[in-house]
Amino acid sequence: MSVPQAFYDYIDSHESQFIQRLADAVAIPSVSADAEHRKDVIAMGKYLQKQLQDLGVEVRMADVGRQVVDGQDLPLPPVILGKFGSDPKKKTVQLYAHYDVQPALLSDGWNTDPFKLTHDGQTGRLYGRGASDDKGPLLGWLNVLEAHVKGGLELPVNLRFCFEGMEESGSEGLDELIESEVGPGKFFEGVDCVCISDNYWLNDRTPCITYGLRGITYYKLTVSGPGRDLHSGVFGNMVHEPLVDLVHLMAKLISPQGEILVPGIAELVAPLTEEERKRYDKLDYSVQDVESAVGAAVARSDDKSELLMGRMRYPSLSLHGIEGAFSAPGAKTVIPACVHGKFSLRLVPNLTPENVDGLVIKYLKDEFAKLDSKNTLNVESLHGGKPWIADPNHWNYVAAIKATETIYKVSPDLTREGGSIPVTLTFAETLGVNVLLLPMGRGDDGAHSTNEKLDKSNYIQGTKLLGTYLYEVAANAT
Ligand SMILES: C[C@H](N)C(=O)N[C@@H](Cc1c[nH]cn1)C(=O)O
Ligand SMILES: [Zn+2]
Ligand SMILES: [Zn+2]
Repeated sequence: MSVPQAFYDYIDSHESQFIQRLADAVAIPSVSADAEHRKDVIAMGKYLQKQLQDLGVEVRMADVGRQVVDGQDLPLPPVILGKFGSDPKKKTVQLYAHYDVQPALLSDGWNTDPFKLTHDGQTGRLYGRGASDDKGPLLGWLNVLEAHVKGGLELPVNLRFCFEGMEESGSEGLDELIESEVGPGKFFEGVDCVCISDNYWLNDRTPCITYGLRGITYYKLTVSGPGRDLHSGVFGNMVHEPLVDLVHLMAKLISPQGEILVPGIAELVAPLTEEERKRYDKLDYSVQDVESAVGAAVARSDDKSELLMGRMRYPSLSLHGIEGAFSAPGAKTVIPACVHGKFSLRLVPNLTPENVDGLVIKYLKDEFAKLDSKNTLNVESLHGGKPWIADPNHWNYVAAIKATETIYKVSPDLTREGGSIPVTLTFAETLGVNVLLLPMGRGDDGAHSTNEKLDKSNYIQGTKLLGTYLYEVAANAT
């Protein structure tokens, strides 16, 4: 079945309604990391439930339990499981996306309200938290479905939806749900392949298809000592200061040149072959791309392949922040009594949270002992996920490559992504099918950053790409 022109015409003639759909979704501040916003994440789930039901999807809102965050007992947002079509002659495509977003405050440096979609008519950019990660791509699937249902077109495949509200905070409860729904008569029965749209092109011009992700392991270090915050003029130079200990420890994790200082990690990384290195040389990327995406000339190397390997095939360690330290404007002369340092490691084959956590925790404890401090240290691993790599020669990838060529008239780059989507490996291992990442947005979208955006053309062409991919699955699957 070839793609009907009526599908593309429907998308073009409903552009403004689709942008409004994105605006409605961005307006719900579904920040999973913030207990105060948990009700908004749940509201976002209900909004999607109604949208899907209105389009004829059989929806189940799966309860995945509760979670304790900083002493608060909170409900986890539901995982939305949806079914559309059960024709045994058609392939069944499992779609995954997430409806939660990263935190965003105007005061972080946004030029516009992060939860009000702002269309810059000159550049065609749609600014708002979640526009690219991951509300735009999620709604792309609804747009595709609407074009078929309301346009009177038959979908070439059966669809299964799995939309979660905790991806940015460790995907709590999702693995267990998936594992419990595999088998005869269960939700995932009959799935032939998985498609996830939750990543980005390498640059701002060449589409890509992604066959690998890094894993992650995220830590919280707590240093405490005094029973309360202290006056630095009264107690400075009299007591061991928790923030001094913490800053010393965090500086022991990584060098300014990016070298991970935890012993044993580098030795675990799969060795680079000459053949693999050539793959990075071929990708359409430059130092200029990284510098324009980050907004400054701060690239660590002037060799594009070194930069790409740093993101795709080597681990990285990033320091994220310190909770409990004085951070307001002004000059408060305080010695904070208890501080929490946050950092994470991105994992590549053969690193897993299981074989890395022990190395990190032992190293931090040994380094803390060397400080000879009377404060106490606690190290916690908050969440983790393994790295994932798929077979890019599978028909699922052939379908995505053909669809990209149809929409963008170029061959996509085949990439590995530096970010993490822990459920990817769970789908691959528990369903035993090929998993594909088909991005909608560009490398300069600013996911997780200030002024996140999705180009209108990527939203509209991306919606066409997702739909075209379904037709190519129907044509290429074996
Ligand atoms: C790649 C995906 N769009 C994404 O942003 N994933 C997050 C997942 C995560 C893990 N811990 C917190 N968030 C990421 O890679 O940071
Ligand atoms: Zn994200
Ligand atoms: Zn995402």
